[in-house]
Amino acid sequence: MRTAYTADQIRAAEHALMARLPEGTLMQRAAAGLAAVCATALGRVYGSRVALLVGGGDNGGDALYAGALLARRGARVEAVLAGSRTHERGLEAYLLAGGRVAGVMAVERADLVVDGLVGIGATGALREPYAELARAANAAPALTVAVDVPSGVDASSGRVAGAAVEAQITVTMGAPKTGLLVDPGAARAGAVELVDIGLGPYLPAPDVTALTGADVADLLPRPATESDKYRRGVVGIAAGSDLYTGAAVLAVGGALRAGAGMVRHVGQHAPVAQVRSHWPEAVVTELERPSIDGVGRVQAWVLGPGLGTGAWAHEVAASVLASDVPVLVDADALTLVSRDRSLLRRTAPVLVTPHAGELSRLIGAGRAEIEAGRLEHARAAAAELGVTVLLKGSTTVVAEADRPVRVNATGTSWLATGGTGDVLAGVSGALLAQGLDCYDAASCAAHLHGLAGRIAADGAPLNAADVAAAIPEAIRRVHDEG
Ligand SMILES: NC(=O)C1=CN([C@@H]2O[C@H](COP(=O)(O)OP(=O)(O)OC[C@H]3O[C@@H](n4cnc5c(N)ncnc54)[C@H](O)[C@@H]3O)[C@@H](O)[C@H]2O)[C@@H](O)CC1
Ligand SMILES: Nc1ncnc2c1ncn2[C@@H]1O[C@H](COP(=O)(O)OP(=O)(O)O)[C@@H](O)[C@H]1O
Ligand SMILES: [K+]
Repeated sequence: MRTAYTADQIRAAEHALMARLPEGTLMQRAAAGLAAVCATALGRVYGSRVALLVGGGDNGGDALYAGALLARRGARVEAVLAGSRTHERGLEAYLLAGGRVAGVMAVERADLVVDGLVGIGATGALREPYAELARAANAAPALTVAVDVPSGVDASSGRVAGAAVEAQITVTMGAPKTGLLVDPGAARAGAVELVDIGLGPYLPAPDVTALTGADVADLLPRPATESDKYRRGVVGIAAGSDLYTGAAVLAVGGALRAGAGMVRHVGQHAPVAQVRSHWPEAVVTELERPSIDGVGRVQAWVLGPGLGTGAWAHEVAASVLASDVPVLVDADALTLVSRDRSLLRRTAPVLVTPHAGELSRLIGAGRAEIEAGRLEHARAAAAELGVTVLLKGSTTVVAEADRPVRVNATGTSWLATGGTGDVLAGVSGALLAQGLDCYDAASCAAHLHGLAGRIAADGAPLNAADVAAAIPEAIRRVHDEG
């Protein structure tokens, strides 16, 4: 399990650790780790040009001490001092090692830029001249290494409020910060390298976690010798309409590939006919009236892809949500639920799987605001609606009350194409039917779906059916890791 922490959590742990160590020890450890990563990135330190962007706090101090170490190894290091003050002892050590102070031109001629403007002490958008220096670093040809977090990225949330450094590498001290795992911040961090400064024993329960392949392998059910299709779990899929048939085909495909014992599809005439011809394995029921009464027993329902949003769809949704098994609410069913919240009044679990636009309708926040603050909005929606929320997008976020948010970054932007969300709904539903709770089903499904996207894309466009077809290979890969 990967873990990450807010700035406040890190600060508290640092205070506890610092109380037991001679002053300055942690910064020395941080700077040594930072210099080592810079040296590896440079390949040859002697004769290379390094520019330090130095803010007024300890983040700047880290950069100066690391700059001193690089200068002693023969690098030509130039520091741009951005703050109204500068870390005093760091600057002394830096100048003593042969480092120089320079203007912004240093950034343009550097092989490597070290971003030590701000770290976990930052508040709000970067102010000038920090913002201008961040833009200069982004425009320069040099490799950029961020200290602790890319300046301009909020360490606790991943928010980016204005200019922000786009790093190729982020050297983070003590423990990963939440903002390095969640977009838009994660996209600015590049490869994250952790420097162990001894914080481990002082860290609290994490703010967010991310499953590794091995974690997913541990959670995934495997058929036992005595398994049969019913014991493995039957997933019901209420999807598609005479207008939209493809969504049902894709959701059923995702569910079949993710290990359901059986997939039962219910819907109108056209989607049922499509599902029947695509997937002879699925058991289909054409609904004569908008109700699932009399359709066989299932262990979980997927509700919504392509279902439509009219009166017929509303009745189907009410009927599915009146059942006593977990229900995944996706796509059109999210629209129905946002119009009529009373549909969610039930005792069995609910997993909702919106993208930012759908979440915006559900909780009444703006779409851009949700994209900017994915964590807080997913958390707020989970609390407000009393459900598990899987928020789709460039980093998928799974939130449930009283549990750390799980984030997933296995995906690829090639997944941003029509129908991949329907596949995700099918995969998640199959895992629910196999007995995983909403939180585990959603986070395992997001991991496998992202990985399947990478396998299917392999650097070129994919279509949603390819993603479903790659789910078994994704499952094999997580088992190899486990
Ligand atoms: N506390 C510790 O023991 C350790 C701290 N470390 C480093 O120290 C950093 C935290 O240092 P600080 O608490 O001094 O804080 P920072 O260095 O992150 O930021 C504080 C400074 O930035 C300015 N500032 C804040 N927001 C700004 C904005 N939006 N625009 C422009 N300027 C802004 C403040 O006025 C202040 O001068 C960590 O990120 C890490 O790099 C590491 O050396 C490890 C040990
Ligand atoms: N930029 C991106 N990077 C990674 N994954 C993405 C990105 N954009 C979308 N996705 C993923 O692609 C899928 C799209 O789902 P959705 O928006 O419901 O599309 P549709 O309704 O067409 O199926 C989700 O799993 C989402 O997380
Ligand atoms: K920084």
